[in-house]
Amino acid sequence: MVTAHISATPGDFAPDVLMPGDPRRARRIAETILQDARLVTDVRGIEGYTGTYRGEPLSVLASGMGMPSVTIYATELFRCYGVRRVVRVGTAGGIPASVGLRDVVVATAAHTDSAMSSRRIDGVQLSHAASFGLAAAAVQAAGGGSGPQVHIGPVFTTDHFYLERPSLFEQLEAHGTLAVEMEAAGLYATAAAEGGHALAVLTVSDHVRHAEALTPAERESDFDRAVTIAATALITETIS
Ligand SMILES: O=P(O)(O)O[C@H]1O[C@H](CO)[C@@H](O)[C@H]1O
Ligand SMILES: O=c1cc[nH]c(=O)[nH]1
Repeated sequence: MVTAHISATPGDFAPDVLMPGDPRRARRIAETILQDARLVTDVRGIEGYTGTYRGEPLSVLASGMGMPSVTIYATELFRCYGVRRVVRVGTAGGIPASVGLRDVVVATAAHTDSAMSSRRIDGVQLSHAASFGLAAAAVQAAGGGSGPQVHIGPVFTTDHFYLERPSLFEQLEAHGTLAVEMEAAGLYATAAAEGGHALAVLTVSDHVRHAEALTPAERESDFDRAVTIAATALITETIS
């Protein structure tokens, strides 16, 4: 069986998937943390790999950018490939000054301006929340480690990467929002709709208040802490 966007067969994917936006980051994660990684799909250049991490089966699949793209891949994984848990390992823009470049954000919830969300259930504004067990396991995995600071709280998922809206970010900050990115709300909504579990662990690559930012190469490589937290959360959280 293949789906419209994934060319694997059932059993090619592990029940747990790490999901960066960038296909090159997916390959790098497979090369650096998976044992015996094999390529299981590359439709449209969206690469997926399956191997093991600390002895447990684990897959990596890129999501591409934005809510429509992550919703396609997450739906096919949960619905057709037996996947139970997806943890996004992406980049994000920091919103408050306290969230610095290279810090990590565990996204417990995701606000969104995307029409995709309002169209799921007519007349209802859904709450897009991370799976509690995964978030708790990630917070535990983050504790005590050295390296970048880890922040825990809501993020903002937007359809626009380039949009000058300083007052929007001021209001989001006033509501405790830590970072901006483009997929978490779509992933959380899809997990809820498909009976799966999801979380986003984000590396801060830009900041809405200043021009300092990671280079494209750093966006591909400087996310080891987030990947370790995400993979450890998958190993330590037990689901029935
Ligand atoms: O680095 P990734 O995981 O792609 O995430 C962020 O980077 C992209 C924008 O540059 C968007 O997909 C955004 O969510
Ligand atoms: O969506 C994103 C990702 C990284 N940085 C941003 O400012 N926005």
